[in-house]
Amino acid sequence: MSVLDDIVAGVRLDLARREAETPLHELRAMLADVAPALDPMPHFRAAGSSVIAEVKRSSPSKGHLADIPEPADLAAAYARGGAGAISVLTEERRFKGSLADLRAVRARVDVPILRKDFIFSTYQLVEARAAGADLVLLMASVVTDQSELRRLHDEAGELGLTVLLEVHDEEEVARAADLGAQLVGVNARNLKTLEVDTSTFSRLAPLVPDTAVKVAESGIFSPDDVNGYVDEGARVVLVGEALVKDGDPEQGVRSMTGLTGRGTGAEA
Ligand SMILES: O=P(O)(O)OC[C@@H](O)[C@@H](O)c1c[nH]c2ccccc12
Repeated sequence: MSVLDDIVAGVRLDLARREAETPLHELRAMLADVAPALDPMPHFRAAGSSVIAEVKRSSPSKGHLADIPEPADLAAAYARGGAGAISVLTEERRFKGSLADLRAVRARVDVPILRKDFIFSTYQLVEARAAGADLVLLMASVVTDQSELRRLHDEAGELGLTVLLEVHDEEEVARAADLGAQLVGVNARNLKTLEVDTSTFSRLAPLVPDTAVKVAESGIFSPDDVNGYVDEGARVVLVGEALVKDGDPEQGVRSMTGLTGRGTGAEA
């Protein structure tokens, strides 16, 4: 079993417990009381790099990263630093996140929020919106059936959610293009082996249609890393570890925001 299979198996068990507690129709009824989803795309399409700053306590590759007793405090710092969106890991077993973290962040910030989880069902989408999320992650490596991926992608749209479609190889990029995904994330980390290959973005980005906003994900630590990705066509970077370990996360986000690349040829 790959790491990814193992994570998804755990997510299925936790999901079954929540589904038994709160049936889908009850969750849907809650949507009436939730403010409409925020649209992150104008910020993402504006000039200069935009940061999706992540609330992440732990990961299967690195283990414990940071305690984060108050996710809302961290998120507020990200928002002050100018984050275009805030990603909240809600997977419980390996990333030590929760929907309660997402709700706490929602109560504090008015920046778009991404539910970062291993999503494969309608229930998880409705749950995301009911908790106040504006975006959801859909991973082509988790939803391997293309018609199922299309169904979830369309359903997210009907709920007002923006989809971040995550890909890691050429075949997955083709699937994202086929769906007309507007926000495509290239994960430098292979979730089957947990290895980071920083050349993944430069290899795959040219294959992503230019109508989509391209997001570089994982292993980004410095403004210089961000500038490199901007030169390769990224408008958005998704950063977790570097920011949760930064003593000044507000400044950390600010230093990565609004960058326009290394300026190759622009010096003259
Ligand atoms: O902590 P990093 O290396 O900055 O990575 C953040 C983010 O890209 C990573 O958490 C991530 C990207 N795609 C995912 C899918 C599931 C869980 C986690 C992820």
